[in-house]
Amino acid sequence: MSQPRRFTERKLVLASHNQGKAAEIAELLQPFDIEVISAASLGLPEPEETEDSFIGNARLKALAATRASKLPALADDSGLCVDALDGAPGIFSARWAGPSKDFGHAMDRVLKGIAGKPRGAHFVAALALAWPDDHCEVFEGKVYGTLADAPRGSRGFGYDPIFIPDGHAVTFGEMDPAKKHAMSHRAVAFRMLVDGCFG
Ligand SMILES: O=c1nc[nH]c2c1ncn2[C@H]1C[C@H](O)[C@@H](COP(=O)(O)OP(=O)(O)OP(=O)(O)O)O1
Ligand SMILES: [Mg+2]
Repeated sequence: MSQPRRFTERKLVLASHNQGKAAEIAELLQPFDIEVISAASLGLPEPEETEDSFIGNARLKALAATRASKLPALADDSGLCVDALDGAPGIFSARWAGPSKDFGHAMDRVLKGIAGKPRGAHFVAALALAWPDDHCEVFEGKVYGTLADAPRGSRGFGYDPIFIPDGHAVTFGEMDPAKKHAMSHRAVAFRMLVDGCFG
């Protein structure tokens, strides 16, 4: 396999319309001397996520943003995969919350769906970095855990209040954000991106 392309530019577009996620990625990018431009500030549209994998959708979002902005673009496609639901909501994690982004409802649907069943789950994040010539590098990270009986904590975003990472007693919603950022699916994918493209 060939080596990933190095990122030697000074600027990139953060191709996410999710505030919580964009804040986490901006924080992960903090140690690098990169000007981060939000998709919202450029008025970029939110592409329809038509692929059937995290990697496919991450690629699609990064390529849409780099084509529209003519700048390198970083996109994230992520979600919660629940063992007892055969991997659902998976790539449909955002869609389970509906247009009003009601994650209380989405978490309730997950917890009702696994009542009396095993509580294993994992988060997946695919990070795609694309350049204006359509070259794209993608990295995928995971974190394993179990689901709480009810949502706990108001930190983080999305499904964080029901996810307890293995080896810990608190949910991502209760955890110090710096601790989540050191161990999350997104942090794992980001370390691979740094090793591959920023090293
Ligand atoms: O660390 C996380 N903690 C809690 N929940 C999470 C996390 N990571 C992904 N998730 C859930 C919620 C999110 O809404 C969905 C991703 O869906 P996904 O399509 O990748 O993102 P999105 O539609 O919210 O924003 P965008 O596509 O513009 O980046 O999975
Ligand atoms: Mg999305």
